[in-house]
Amino acid sequence: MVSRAQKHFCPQLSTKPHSRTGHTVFVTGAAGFIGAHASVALKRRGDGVVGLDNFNQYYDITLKKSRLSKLLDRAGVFVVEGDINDGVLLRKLFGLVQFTHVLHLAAQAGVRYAMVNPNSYIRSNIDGFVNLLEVVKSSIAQPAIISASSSSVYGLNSKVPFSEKDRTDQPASLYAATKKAGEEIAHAYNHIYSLSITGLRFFTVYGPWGRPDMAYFFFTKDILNRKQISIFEGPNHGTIARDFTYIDDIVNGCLSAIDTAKKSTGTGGKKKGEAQFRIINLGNTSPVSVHKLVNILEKLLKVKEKKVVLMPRNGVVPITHANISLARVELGYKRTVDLEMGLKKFVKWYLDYYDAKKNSSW
Ligand SMILES: NC(=O)c1ccc[n+]([C@@H]2O[C@H](COP(=O)([O-])OP(=O)(O)OC[C@H]3O[C@@H](n4cnc5c(N)ncnc54)[C@H](O)[C@@H]3O)[C@@H](O)[C@H]2O)c1
Ligand SMILES: O=C(O)[C@H]1O[C@H](OP(=O)(O)OP(=O)(O)OC[C@H]2O[C@@H](n3ccc(=O)[nH]c3=O)[C@H](O)[C@@H]2O)[C@H](O)[C@@H](O)[C@H]1O
Repeated sequence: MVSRAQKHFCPQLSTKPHSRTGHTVFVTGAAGFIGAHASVALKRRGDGVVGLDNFNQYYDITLKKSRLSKLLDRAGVFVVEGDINDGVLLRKLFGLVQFTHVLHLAAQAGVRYAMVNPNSYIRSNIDGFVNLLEVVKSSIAQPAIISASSSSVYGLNSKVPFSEKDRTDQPASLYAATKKAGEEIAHAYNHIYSLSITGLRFFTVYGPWGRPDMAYFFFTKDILNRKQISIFEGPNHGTIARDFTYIDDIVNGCLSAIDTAKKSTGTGGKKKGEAQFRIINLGNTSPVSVHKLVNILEKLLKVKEKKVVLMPRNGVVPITHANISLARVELGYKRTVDLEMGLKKFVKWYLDYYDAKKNSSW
């Protein structure tokens, strides 16, 4: 039963968000790049969805607000403004709605910002994650958790392609260290409390409504403004390459992970059993050098003058390359969009978005 106090809190939130599939998903980081796309895809196929985001200032907040008004509101996704560290808020939400799944995407992302503001990584990626797990553990329904990890956990491992069994104990950044810590913390909650948990290691995700702190996004801005671009060199002046993965493929992987997640076995006072724990790569299996990324963008933007400088960079992982065999078997995952096609879609969105903003038609 919903108490008067609970009704007062979040009046727009339905206690039974409409679900045609039997899934009711709590999406953290819903106003973020991946969270907005995933929430809309879940809602479109008939899942009940409630989002949460703290709308922090890590990057342009107007972009997060635009994702809210242009994607989430239009699809009918209700987003609560709040923090995963706010246990009182989370307990209220989990008391109001019986979630079947949590898609946990809220995090302090970005590899380089960890050298500027290390504590923000601890706060969101470790403290916030533990707080969320505590609430899930104590909730009646104990929803299955699908949580975002990162290709960065492979760190200094140089054996490619990266498979889930490879070593991940040599992170090259604090961001990677907190993502790896998240996987280990998830394992402990699975082991002790029989929570069902899937960790998805995403590989450099790009696409429309993307993150302005990522290279493909600010390179586009800099190329258009004829500004100089710095391409980092790897160890011994080597080339750096990334397994750039298109947003739609990542979203499909998240949805399949929800569909194949097993129930937590600690539920409802029953005897605890062995709950599911999985770690799965979601990548493109086709690494492309950063030089090639810049060349494709220049071609699409029709800007010829290249103004590139090479810059040595400590701690940069030379290459990422996903082995996606496990994702194929567990999730039926396949990558469908190559980098040229995906960047074409991104550039079209970028030009439309900033054009519309310039003309104040948004
Ligand atoms: N985009 C990529 O290339 C990539 C690659 C690997 C892993 N990941 C992971 O995927 C997830 C989503 O990444 P993204 O690219 O969409 O990033 P994003 O920054 O766009 O989205 C994260 C969202 O979480 C919110 N958030 C951050 N801390 C919060 C907190 N304490 N409480 C509530 N909300 C909070 C932010 O406001 C943001 O909207 C993250 O966990 C990230 O580490 C992303
Ligand atoms: O898969 C992940 O797990 C991660 O993906 C993403 O990290 P990265 O792969 O580092 O992406 P991104 O910053 O776009 O740099 C791309 C390339 O451009 C190079 N790079 C970058 C900046 C620059 O000025 N010059 C340059 O050469 C740089 O050396 C790199 O080779 C997410 O941000 C992160 O949240 C994380 O989850």
